[in-house]
Amino acid sequence: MFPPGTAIPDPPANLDYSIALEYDGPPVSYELPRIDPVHIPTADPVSGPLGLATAAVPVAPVPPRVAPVQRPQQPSAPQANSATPARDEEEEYSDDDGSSRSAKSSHSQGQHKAAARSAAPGGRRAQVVTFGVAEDSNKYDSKEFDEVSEQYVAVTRTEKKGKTCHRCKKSKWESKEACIVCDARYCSHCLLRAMGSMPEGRKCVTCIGQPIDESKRSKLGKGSRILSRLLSPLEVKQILKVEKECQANQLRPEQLIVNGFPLHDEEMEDLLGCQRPPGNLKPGRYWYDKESGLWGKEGEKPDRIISTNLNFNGKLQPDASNGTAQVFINGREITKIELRILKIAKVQCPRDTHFWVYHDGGYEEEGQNNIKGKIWESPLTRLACALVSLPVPPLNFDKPKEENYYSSRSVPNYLDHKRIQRLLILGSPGSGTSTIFKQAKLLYGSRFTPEELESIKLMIQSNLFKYLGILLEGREHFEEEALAAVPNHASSEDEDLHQDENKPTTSNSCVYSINAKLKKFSDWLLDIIAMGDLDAFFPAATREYAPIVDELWNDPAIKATYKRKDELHFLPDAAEYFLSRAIEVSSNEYEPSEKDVIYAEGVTQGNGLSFIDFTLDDRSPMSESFGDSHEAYSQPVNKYQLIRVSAKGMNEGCKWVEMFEDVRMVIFSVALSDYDQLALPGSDGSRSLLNKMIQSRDLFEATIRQPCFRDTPFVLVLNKYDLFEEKIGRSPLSTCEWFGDFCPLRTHHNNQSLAQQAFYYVAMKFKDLYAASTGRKLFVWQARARDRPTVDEAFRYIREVLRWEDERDGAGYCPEESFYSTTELSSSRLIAAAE
Ligand SMILES: Nc1nc2c(ncn2[C@@H]2O[C@H](COP(=O)(O)OP(=O)(O)OP(=O)(O)O)[C@@H](O)[C@H]2O)c(=O)[nH]1
Ligand SMILES: [Mg+2]
Repeated sequence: MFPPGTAIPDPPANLDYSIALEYDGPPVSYELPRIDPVHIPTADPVSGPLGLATAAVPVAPVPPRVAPVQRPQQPSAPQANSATPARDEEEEYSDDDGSSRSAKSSHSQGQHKAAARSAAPGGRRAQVVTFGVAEDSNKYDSKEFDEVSEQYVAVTRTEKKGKTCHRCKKSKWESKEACIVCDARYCSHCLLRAMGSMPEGRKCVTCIGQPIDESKRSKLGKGSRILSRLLSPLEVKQILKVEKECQANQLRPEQLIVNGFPLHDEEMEDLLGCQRPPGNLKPGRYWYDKESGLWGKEGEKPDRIISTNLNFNGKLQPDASNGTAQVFINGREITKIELRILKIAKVQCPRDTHFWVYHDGGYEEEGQNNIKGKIWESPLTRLACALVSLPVPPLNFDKPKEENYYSSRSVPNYLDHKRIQRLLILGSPGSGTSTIFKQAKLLYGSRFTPEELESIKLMIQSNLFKYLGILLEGREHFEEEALAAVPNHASSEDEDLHQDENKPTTSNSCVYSINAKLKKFSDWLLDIIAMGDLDAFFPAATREYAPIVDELWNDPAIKATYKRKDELHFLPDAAEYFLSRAIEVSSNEYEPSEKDVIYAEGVTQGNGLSFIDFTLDDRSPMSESFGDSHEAYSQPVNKYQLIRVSAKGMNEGCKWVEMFEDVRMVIFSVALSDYDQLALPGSDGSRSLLNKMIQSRDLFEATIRQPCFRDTPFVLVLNKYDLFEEKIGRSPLSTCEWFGDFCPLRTHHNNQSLAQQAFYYVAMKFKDLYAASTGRKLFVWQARARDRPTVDEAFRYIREVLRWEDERDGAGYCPEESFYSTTELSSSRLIAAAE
């Protein structure tokens, strides 16, 4: 690893390669030079005049797609043999005598082929060439191995991606970092060697200076777990910055064709420097309307309003967006959906009308010189645009250029790295981890900055539109499906609407029934929008919508169907919360309250990983309830870093865990109220629906068994106690098969005491499970994460547990035995007592 800015050292003398990238830009006007392809032997031995001896590059045999990692425990005859030719090659290629090299090379190719045949009779490419790879991992450190693998860097570009490190060929379940040019992936061990000082970001040393793989453009400058593990935050920041900003990684003007012409340098500069440059620009064909500032992909409806009066070479064509509405805006025939919006905006537009539309939405008929109104002025039109994904000019269009706050975010101060205790919070989807995270931020972290609030506001607003959009989209989707599946019902929507919902139905007719309602609802929604009766709309919408959502939520078949789109699982909250306030939320003056921030989905999502640093003030009443308050005053201030991995990130087969080897504690959150809920099945491929509590239990079990958490204490947060308490009376705990033997004492007949007993029982089940698997104690805390003080208490408890752990490690200290810290109490008490 070289410090940033250092010149890249010359590659080893024996490293020679060429790289071909497929060009998919616009056609070029000049003749392309042609070269006969060099034949790189894979399995067949090469001989004759075009063989290796005449090739300009010293070509190495192509290693198997996935180099086998051989473990010493499983020696077998063919493997032992195959290691020998590999050693030969290694020597051959360090040999300076070109001719003998090629001769030997062909020879060893022949050997490979023979070995391949014997090892893989079925015709699969055999694991033959091992390049001396690794009887044990120490081997990877040897210089010898480095040199060997480096030789193959140039010719193994097509190697199977993902699990295998491109350099050491080791196949490990750990995240890899990919080169943004050639997509070679490297493990943490090889990354810095393969990429050097990264003067252009994450590129192999050999790819520096090359244009990036366009499919990776959206990832430029985005955080990298593996880098953060290997380098200091400042170094990471620097690398990500150059990755995003360096010249070699920028889009080239000619990759953008606007109104039929490739851009020139200055045009590109104007575009990127304009008021609202298009986000996520990719190479391709676009259209631009200079008067209104509308911008879109060629053949598609407008995508964004960028800025007016940019001077590009090409002129906007009537068919730029493939419109068929027979109405024209600034010379472009608009699409049907735009026409619909014009109608909602009450713009009179008979066939063949030609309008001029200006950046603020002011419009006039061609040749009339009389502004008739502004298209996007009414909130109704704006809302309708949002629903059909059409752009509207931002109200602050004349304000200075937007800044992306994430990029201007400061890097936390890690100077005090040693004293920071890293806490990892995990849980299955919906267990409340992001709520707890946000509460912690509000409790102990810095407040949200105005920029953060602005971005959260946008997030909440876009959630709102997303929820409404789902209705419309879902409607079309299910309409098609349901009509196909239940033809008889196609004409009897009303009958279906009155079907008894409690009656078990087949999943299709159920889908149909809900779909019919959704369709009705969204038709009605569009009608009202078209009528402009916005005041009546939202209260009524909430009323109409809530029962539909409840139904969706309670019906496993629907849930499964929707889950496939991975969208509807948050609808109940959306309905209750967002719709009732949709008008307020969608207005530009809206400022999210703290409650909004806590309840909103997506605020902590980012790339699946978020963290905050905070300290916990010792002088709080809570700390006294856990023991020695004297000591508390003399303790140094504890710094913590809370890390949250999104449930989505975790679903990828626990790849992430190794990153967190050094965490001080794992906080595992479980939603108590999940005990009677069904969720999508896991990745095991079975189609049946799983109880969510069981799913959480399985995730918990898998997590505690991770070798890297062998010495890490766990705190279980049993969350959503409020919901649990509310429903325990009507929905028995034994609905969940894992809790089948729960028999509460029937001394009280109120929900509180029942919930309390049930909570203890659940806690015990987890404690027993934990003790059986690890032989250790599980610490349990109860929370209602929407209620901030309960989260505060949880963190103070967590801090106490950390202290107990420290002291136990040091001086055999054990905390006072209590329910929360002991495993002595067994769940059998609650079972036996009732019998
Ligand atoms: N009633 C109640 N709702 C809660 C509680 N904790 C969280 N929620 C809500 O439950 C929903 C899911 O909570 P999140 O914090 O987003 O859950 P998560 O663990 O981040 O799950 P994903 O977002 O799916 O990764 C949100 O709408 C929360 O507001 C609680 O204690 N009581
Ligand atoms: Mg969440």
